[in-house]
Amino acid sequence: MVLAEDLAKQQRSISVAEFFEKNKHLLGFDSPTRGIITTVKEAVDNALDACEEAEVLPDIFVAIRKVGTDVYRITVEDNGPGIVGKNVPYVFGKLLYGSRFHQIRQSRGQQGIGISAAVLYAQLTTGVPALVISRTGANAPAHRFELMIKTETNEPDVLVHEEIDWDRTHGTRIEIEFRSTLAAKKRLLEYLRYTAVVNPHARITADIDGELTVFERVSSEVPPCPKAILPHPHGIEFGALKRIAAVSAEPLDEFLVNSFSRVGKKTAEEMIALANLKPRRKVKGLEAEELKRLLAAMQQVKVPAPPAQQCLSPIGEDLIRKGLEKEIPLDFIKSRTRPSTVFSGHSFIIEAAIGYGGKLPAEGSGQILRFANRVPLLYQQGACAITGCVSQVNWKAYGLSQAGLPAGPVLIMVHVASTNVPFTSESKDAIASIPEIEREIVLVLQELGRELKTYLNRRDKKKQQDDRARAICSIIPEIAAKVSDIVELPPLDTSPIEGKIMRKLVAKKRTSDGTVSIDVHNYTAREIAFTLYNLSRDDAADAEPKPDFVDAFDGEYNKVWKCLLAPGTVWQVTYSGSGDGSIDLRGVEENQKVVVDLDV
Ligand SMILES: Nc1ncnc2c1ncn2[C@@H]1O[C@H](COP(=O)(O)OP(=O)(O)OP(=O)(O)O)[C@@H](O)[C@H]1O
Repeated sequence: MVLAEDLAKQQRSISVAEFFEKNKHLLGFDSPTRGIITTVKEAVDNALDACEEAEVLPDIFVAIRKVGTDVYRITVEDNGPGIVGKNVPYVFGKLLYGSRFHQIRQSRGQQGIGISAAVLYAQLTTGVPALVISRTGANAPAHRFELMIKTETNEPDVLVHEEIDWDRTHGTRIEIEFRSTLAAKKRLLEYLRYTAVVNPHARITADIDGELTVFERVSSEVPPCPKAILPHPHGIEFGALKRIAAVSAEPLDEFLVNSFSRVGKKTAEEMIALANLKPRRKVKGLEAEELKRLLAAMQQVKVPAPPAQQCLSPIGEDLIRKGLEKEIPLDFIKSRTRPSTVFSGHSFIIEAAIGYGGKLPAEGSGQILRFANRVPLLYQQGACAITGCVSQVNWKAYGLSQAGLPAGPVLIMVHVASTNVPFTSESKDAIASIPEIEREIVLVLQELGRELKTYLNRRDKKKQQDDRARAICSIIPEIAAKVSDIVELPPLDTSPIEGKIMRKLVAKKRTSDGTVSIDVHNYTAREIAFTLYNLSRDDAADAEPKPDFVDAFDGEYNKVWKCLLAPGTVWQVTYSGSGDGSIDLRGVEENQKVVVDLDV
């Protein structure tokens, strides 16, 4: 039998760095492929957080370059406020060191582990130190560090520290090298694309192995940085109450008002009376039993919800729509931002969107996009409360087929914004099943489902009308020919009649700048040509003599169409099977030939 003394010889404390070196999967470094995504994610999240705090429009550069067999260098550079020189080694070289852990407000980072875990992973796989450059302003020098983490002590190991010239006045650049593959390139671009969707004010430029992709911003407004708030009396636990009480010099009534959000004098008095304590008792001297009574009273007394406007930063319905439309062509999209709610004293807001049609795949399950505090969640979809809620909704009632998840060309986006997102683990992949959050998600999805149903019904009705119109159009020329036979007159030109019917059939959008766009996927070439003809007549409403429709088709209907706008003005529309289906008719002058590519 092993003696306690023998065991004692082996017993020693474990540093947090040692722990995470062994349990890398807990932080999202389970495989080298995933390691690249997690590193980029941690660095980009930090860059966005820092820009938000400094209230600057983020301009983030991400590069991944192969620098040796299986070795990739990951670079992320931001235009944020920078990090003061003396703190750089701790930010990147010490796990559980950060600025957000103790703050109650929405932020991407929470734990102070993310970027230092990437440094740890890099030194584990290549032994190459991380390179960091940071500058805090035009009057400050740029600091350049090469550093690692002393795993046994979880302390930074600075190999090089120098002041250098850097062309940025403020910002941070990190370069990390580790052994990996670029197998996850598609997923990485997906992460950046969806990050751009939920951060519409950010510009992200990615150079992945020489291939440049720019995710341009759709908004130039910096979202206000969420402000930290005091803890809510309904969200505090015994240990935390004991800790803050132990360092307070205040009497109970003042302590409650000054240490908790939404507690005024009256509410404090009510709590103290309910706990059967004296208002002027110093909280520091309270016994454990008294603190327990106080806690129970704090949770029993009704207190308004925490001030969500201050501490949360929802994206907003308009920007969600714009962000999604920019990245994914859709026929229909609706978004909703729910009012703020609370779980265990933590504020949260659910935002969601539903998209349909466009370029979404018609077969298989719909696409689910999950986000938490403006960060896309890419892994563990099945374990996430968002997915659970999506499956829980009866999508058949809203016109979709369903096998657990809704099926068909549908996209569902859900964003959980909270002062404390309840993740299932430190790798922040999935949201835990919290009934209050799930209830809000289901409600917003049902609301959007109803909108989708209205759209689908309308679409089906229009399709019926369109089919009828098409049937009529197809027999009009025959009827005209028969009639001209009977009355022995030259054949009648039926195109204006057909044109009138098509005009209703083909849905067109015309923006204020004059761009006409027709979703050419839904119509035949003949229908599009007739519509163009009608548009040309609209545009020439004041022209005299009235425009004529000449030589509309080349006989095959899908090669060349010509529309005569006014005498001498020819618009020629050529089908070449490419382009985005937009037809720009601005600035067309007389005698000018316009050639448009239609993606049919
Ligand atoms: N690019 C940056 N610009 C300015 N400050 C930064 C930057 N990157 C990191 N920081 C600072 O370093 C701290 C630690 O970052 P780290 O990624 O380790 O943790 P975090 O983002 O706070 O939390 P999490 O572990 O949940 O990601 C941050 O809290 C922030 O104060």
